[in-house]
Amino acid sequence: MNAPAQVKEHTVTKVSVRSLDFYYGSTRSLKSISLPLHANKVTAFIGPSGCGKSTLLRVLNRMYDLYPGQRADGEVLLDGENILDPAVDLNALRARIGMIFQKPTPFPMSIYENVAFGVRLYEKLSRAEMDARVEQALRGAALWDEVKDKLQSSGLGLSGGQQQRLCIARSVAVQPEVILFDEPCSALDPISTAKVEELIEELAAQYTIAIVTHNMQQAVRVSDYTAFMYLGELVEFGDTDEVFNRPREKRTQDYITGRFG
Ligand SMILES: Nc1ncnc2c1ncn2[C@@H]1O[C@H](COP(=O)(O)OP(=O)(O)OP(=O)(O)O)[C@@H](O)[C@H]1O
Repeated sequence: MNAPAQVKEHTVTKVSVRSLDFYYGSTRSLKSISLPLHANKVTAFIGPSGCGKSTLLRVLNRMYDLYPGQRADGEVLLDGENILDPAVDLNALRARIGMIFQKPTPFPMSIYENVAFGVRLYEKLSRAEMDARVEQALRGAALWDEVKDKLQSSGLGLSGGQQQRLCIARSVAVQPEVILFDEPCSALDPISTAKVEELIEELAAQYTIAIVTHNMQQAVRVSDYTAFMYLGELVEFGDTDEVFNRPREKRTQDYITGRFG
């Protein structure tokens, strides 16, 4: 009897990066990058300093548009639509693709307002609806129990780890489809890091997630797929387990075993 065919888990491509080049002035910092971000999965970007990880994230929500002299060529398809098209509405795009930065950056306002602020830019909700949205976002960011009795206190009064989860709540509140994390734990202590990592895994049930990290154990812990970049090129992309245990490329092997970087 034949062995049953292996059942492959069904994956849906949420974002498809195709032949992407990126230029800071005349310097080409991303070289013909092509890769998918699968829906409801976590994709980690690893590689030595300066290889282009943050640049790639900044392309994914058109952050570079704020800076003259920076330019992307190629395609980034979000549900099949090219978000590099100049006609794309950037406010609408940034509601669909949220970003969490290395350093927590709460606004100098109350915890409640930090979460409600972005929602007001996009939606007109009643007070009760907004209260519900704020609670839902804070619960989604695993922060509700710690702040529910002090929603009117300043967001800046929270610990670093709480501030980062507040930023995650702020992002989640506008109901994005994709969340980009740029080294979200590098300013956090180990306990806060563990909380944010756990949260990232939970968020993948609802969102498509990309995370840039220098911490290879973190990539192994949180991600389903890993992209290894080097000098602006994508060297290897695959299942995290494969990339770390059976890398196809020698450069990947050398990097993950600490021979350079
Ligand atoms: N604003 C900028 N102007 C010019 N060049 C830049 C700018 N930002 C980044 N670069 C260059 O682009 C390349 C990629 O940088 P990027 O920050 O994306 O790398 P990275 O992999 O995220 O590095 P790190 O891990 O240190 O954050 C580097 O050579 C860097 O010097």
